[in-house]
Amino acid sequence: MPKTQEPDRPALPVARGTADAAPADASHLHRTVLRRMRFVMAAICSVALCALMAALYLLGLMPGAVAASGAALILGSVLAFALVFRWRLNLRATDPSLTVPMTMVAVLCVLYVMAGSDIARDTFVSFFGLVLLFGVFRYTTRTLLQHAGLMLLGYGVVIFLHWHGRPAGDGLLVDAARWLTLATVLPLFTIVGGQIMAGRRAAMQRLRDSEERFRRLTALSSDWYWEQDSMLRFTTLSPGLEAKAGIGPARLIGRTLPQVAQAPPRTSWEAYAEASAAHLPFVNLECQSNDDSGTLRWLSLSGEPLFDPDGMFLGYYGTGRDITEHKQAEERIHFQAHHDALTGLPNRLLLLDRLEHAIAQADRDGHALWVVFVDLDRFKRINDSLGHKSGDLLLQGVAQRMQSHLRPSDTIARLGGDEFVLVLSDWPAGSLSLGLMQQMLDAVRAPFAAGGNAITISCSAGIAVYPGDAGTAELLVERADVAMYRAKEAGRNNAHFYKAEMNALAMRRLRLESELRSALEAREFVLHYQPQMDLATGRIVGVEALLRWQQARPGLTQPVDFIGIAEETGLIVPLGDWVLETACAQAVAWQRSGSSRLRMAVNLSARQFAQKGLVATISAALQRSGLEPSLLEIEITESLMMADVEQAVTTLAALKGLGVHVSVDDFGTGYSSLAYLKRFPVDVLKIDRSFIRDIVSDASDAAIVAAIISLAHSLGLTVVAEGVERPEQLIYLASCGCDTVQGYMVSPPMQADALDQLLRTVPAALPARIGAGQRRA
Ligand SMILES: Nc1nc2c(ncn2[C@@H]2O[C@H](COP(=O)(O)O[C@H]3[C@@H](O)[C@H](n4cnc5c(=O)[nH]c(N)nc54)O[C@@H]3COP(=O)(O)O)[C@@H](O)[C@H]2O)c(=O)[nH]1
Repeated sequence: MPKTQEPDRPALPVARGTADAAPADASHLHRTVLRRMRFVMAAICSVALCALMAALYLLGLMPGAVAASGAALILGSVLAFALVFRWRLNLRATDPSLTVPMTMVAVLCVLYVMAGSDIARDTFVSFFGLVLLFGVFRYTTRTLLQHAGLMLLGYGVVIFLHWHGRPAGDGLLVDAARWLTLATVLPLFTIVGGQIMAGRRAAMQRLRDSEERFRRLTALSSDWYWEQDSMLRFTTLSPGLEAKAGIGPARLIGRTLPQVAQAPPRTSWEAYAEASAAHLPFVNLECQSNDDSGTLRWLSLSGEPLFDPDGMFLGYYGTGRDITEHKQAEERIHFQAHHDALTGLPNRLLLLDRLEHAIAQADRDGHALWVVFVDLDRFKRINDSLGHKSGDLLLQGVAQRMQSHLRPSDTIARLGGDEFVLVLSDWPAGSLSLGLMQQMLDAVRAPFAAGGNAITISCSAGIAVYPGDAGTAELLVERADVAMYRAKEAGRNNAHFYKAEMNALAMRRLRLESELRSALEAREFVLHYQPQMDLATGRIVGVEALLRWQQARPGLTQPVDFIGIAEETGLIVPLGDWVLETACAQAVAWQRSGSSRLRMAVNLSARQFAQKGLVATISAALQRSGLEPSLLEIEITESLMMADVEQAVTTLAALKGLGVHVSVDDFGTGYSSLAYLKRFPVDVLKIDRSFIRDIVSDASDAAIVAAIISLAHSLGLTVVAEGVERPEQLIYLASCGCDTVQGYMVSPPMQADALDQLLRTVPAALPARIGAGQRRA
């Protein structure tokens, strides 16, 4: 592992203890260092030369004046160059290192000294060589040859001067021989030196290229480079760390990883400590560290151990990466996978996970926990009538209200649609109660402002208690769901505890649901028909089609036992279509067999009524059967119409447009407003049998029935009284002017054949039965 940088090498794109300069600054720094180095080397040579001259003078080999003036010349030129460097004048030259001028000045100085001396030429020749030698580290072959040529020329000048100063001396011949030797050797020497230089420059260039590639790669890559010493302290960090993760190297240099970062939540440094103690490589080690602005960032490091040739551990080197965004995306995905997008509440997956933890905690602490299944009452109707946006706002509001009644340790989850599950754990013993649940339900029931509407919605809740009701998370939720159904059946807007027998009921429901699905295909449904008698004439004027489920076992099932589930599961739609088709076909069949023209009343459920293609379906049934529209009567309950008045008015108007009759079923039992009644395009009011039952004994019922009949007549509607079982009821109804009656007194619902039989005998039979009844009364 490199500890220091070579002085003449371009700086690596790494920081050593301080923040790095930009790459351009690094290369500028590199050149400045080179220039200084050269100047210092030239100055050392010059000082060495002065020292040598002083020694020659002391040994008596050089005249004092020559030595002094030579030394002054050399030191003066070094000083001049120093000033040139100091004021950066060299930067204006094409060769800012000034190697060539310095060499030239050095040669001139030597020539000057030689000109004033007559001994020790070899020494001076050596100086030429020395000067050239330094040049080897800088010059090309060509420049070396030029300088060698200049030197030889200078030497030639010296010989010439000596020739004239001291002619005919032996020394001149020796000088000439030396000159010739130099003239032969120097070119060779310079060529070799130039080659060495060229090789060295090429090697340097390759190194620079490689480092430049490394620098570019690290600049492009999202990774950064790092090195650690044998004590696992950071020694080297590439600029990427600061640029990409906002962490200045000063914070890391000299420190170990655990000193500057922390292990991710719920983990430790154990694995890293083991790998680094064993000098093993590690990959994608994740940790967290604050950046310089204090923001917590995620880092991922991979490292390789570094050993010297003797196998001695030197430290680690490796790469690092800022994975904060990746981690944040991962967290977002994790959140989305575990939470409901609309409310931000935990979803089923997270609920079950939390519930399992709560169960484990309850086991440890020995306390109970509640799982509460909450379902909004009639949410679908609100969603369909006010739109999904209002429905969404409502769900968010409900979630907030429930949450405000919980403790921070509780969980509230949304399973989808209008279903929520609460996990109440860690409540003080005895503090959980049904009253508390009711308080929460009441809070939910306060009006909401959603999309400009004030909406009121209630909810039903089922409670399963751990450990009494179930031992696993799944089963607890299931049982709370069963209890919630019980709460719905018991009239909604209340909370019920799970009881073991509910499970049997729920199982029955499940079985029923799957049996219902196959019953349609197996043609197990039949229609029974109940006659409606005109009170004035005693004639059968219509029938109501009533659905029955005929199975081999248990036999005939009444609609009250399966219509609700068919409605919940949506099966009522195909089932209702079948009823419509069959009833219309039967009415036409009776007409064709010679029976009178009976009006056929068919019940519509809420789901059917909300179907977009309802009018088209009825029209198609009429066309296929050939039934006259006025002979079809659609029965819609009063509460169904009041659920969404505007929608009901539109649909009823469309039905009226077809020419069919519309009757209001169970009239008097709902929240109907008389003001609304005149807006509905209906033909018939069917008084609910709960008013008829005590009509003779209860003065209020009698008054209500009389008022309904009078009101209906004043609105131009006809009245059918349901559930007429006794003659005295019939007599009272007749006295109030009721138009039509339906009930066991006239006939119970019966199969088509039986009714056909009855119709053939009725003109005589019915008035006789009624007459007998009247007599009994
Ligand atoms: N959406 C659909 N709903 C349907 C269909 N077929 C029936 N129903 C609805 O089921 C409810 C129960 O119907 P059912 O058990 O057939 O009871 C009807 C009569 O048997 C009963 N009735 C008639 N006369 C008397 C009587 O004198 N006493 C007495 N205790 N009961 C009597 O009343 C039911 C008819 O009521 P209504 O529909 O309100 O006129 C019932 O609500 C049906 O609407 C179907 O095809 N689709």
